[in-house]
Amino acid sequence: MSSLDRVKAGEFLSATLDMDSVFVGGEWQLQSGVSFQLRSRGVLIIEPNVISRFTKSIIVSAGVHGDETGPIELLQQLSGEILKGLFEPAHRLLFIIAHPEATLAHTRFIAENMNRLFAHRNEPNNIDRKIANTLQQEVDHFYQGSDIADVQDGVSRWHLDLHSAIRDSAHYTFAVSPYSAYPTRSNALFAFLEQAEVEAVLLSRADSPTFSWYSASKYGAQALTMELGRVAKLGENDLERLSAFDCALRVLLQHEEQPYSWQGSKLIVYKVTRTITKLSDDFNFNFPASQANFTFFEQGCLLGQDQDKQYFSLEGGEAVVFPNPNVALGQRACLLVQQAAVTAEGQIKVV
Ligand SMILES: O=C(O)CCC(=O)N[C@@H](CCC(=O)O)C(=O)O
Ligand SMILES: [Zn+2]
Repeated sequence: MSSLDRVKAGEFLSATLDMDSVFVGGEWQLQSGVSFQLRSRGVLIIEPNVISRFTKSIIVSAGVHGDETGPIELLQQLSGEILKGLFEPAHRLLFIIAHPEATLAHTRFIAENMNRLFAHRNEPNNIDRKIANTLQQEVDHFYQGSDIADVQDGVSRWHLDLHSAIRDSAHYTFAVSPYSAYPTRSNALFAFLEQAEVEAVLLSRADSPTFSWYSASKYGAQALTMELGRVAKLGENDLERLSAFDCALRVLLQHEEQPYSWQGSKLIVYKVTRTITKLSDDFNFNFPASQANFTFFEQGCLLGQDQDKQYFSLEGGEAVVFPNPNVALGQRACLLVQQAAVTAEGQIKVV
């Protein structure tokens, strides 16, 4: 069976990972009117029968880091049901299995961290850069086709970029809301997080070179990097623990209008106080590399050093997220966060 026929039969993941088959794209439609366009390896557009002013354009991407496979499995399940006509979306969808080479190699990336390659188009001199460039073009193409719903109260474009965390975490699921000059923190987005039982959200306050930032900063998308559990091998993920997320995603995709609103209850909100960048090979932390995400440090603790620079936790204390002393020079070694309160539309409340 050709890789295109395998996608048509619902096997989006295995067809994407089959590097022995030459990629063949194509367009087709189900009897229900749901149509598909396989644009490049791992890039699938799905369009509903009817486009109305309520139609959102929603990107769901997984595998930007090749070894973060739980979300890839979720995306395979959902795309399989849509491709077989068992689940009918109400919105335009762009499903992406982002980095098949890294997934096959069971690694985060091949030459460099692809989730740091979305600040601009890259010189295409390695596989990660080539894929990042392709994904930028695919996002441009997809959102530029979303003009009908463009202006409907600013929430017509969404991008959920699904990841899983490398280390232990005080929050099993959490999300990073990238900085954008556009209003990308709608009540609808917070309601979705609540519905998905995501435990926490981090509000970034500066530009970052990530995939979700690309959609938020360039297209005003309601965009999130979502951390869904822990890294595990394909086939070994405990998807049961992600069932609330899976249900909320299905509701988001299936209903023209969100059937729930933000209650402002359980979701813990953090603001990013600082991004610590690795400046030299002498960079290190004063805690083990395996330190759990959201470990809290009281004010004045020495968190790490980089040559003659020392990093102390700020007034009110700070919690550390994604600590990684082994990143490339000039890249983020960790985020530091503090709990924050938000008003409607995700604005940080100043207290
Ligand atoms: O667990 C970790 O240390 C990394 C998990 C991960 O890949 N996180 C993303 C977050 C992106 C963002 O800040 O929006 C990343 O580091 O790329
Ligand atoms: Zn990741």
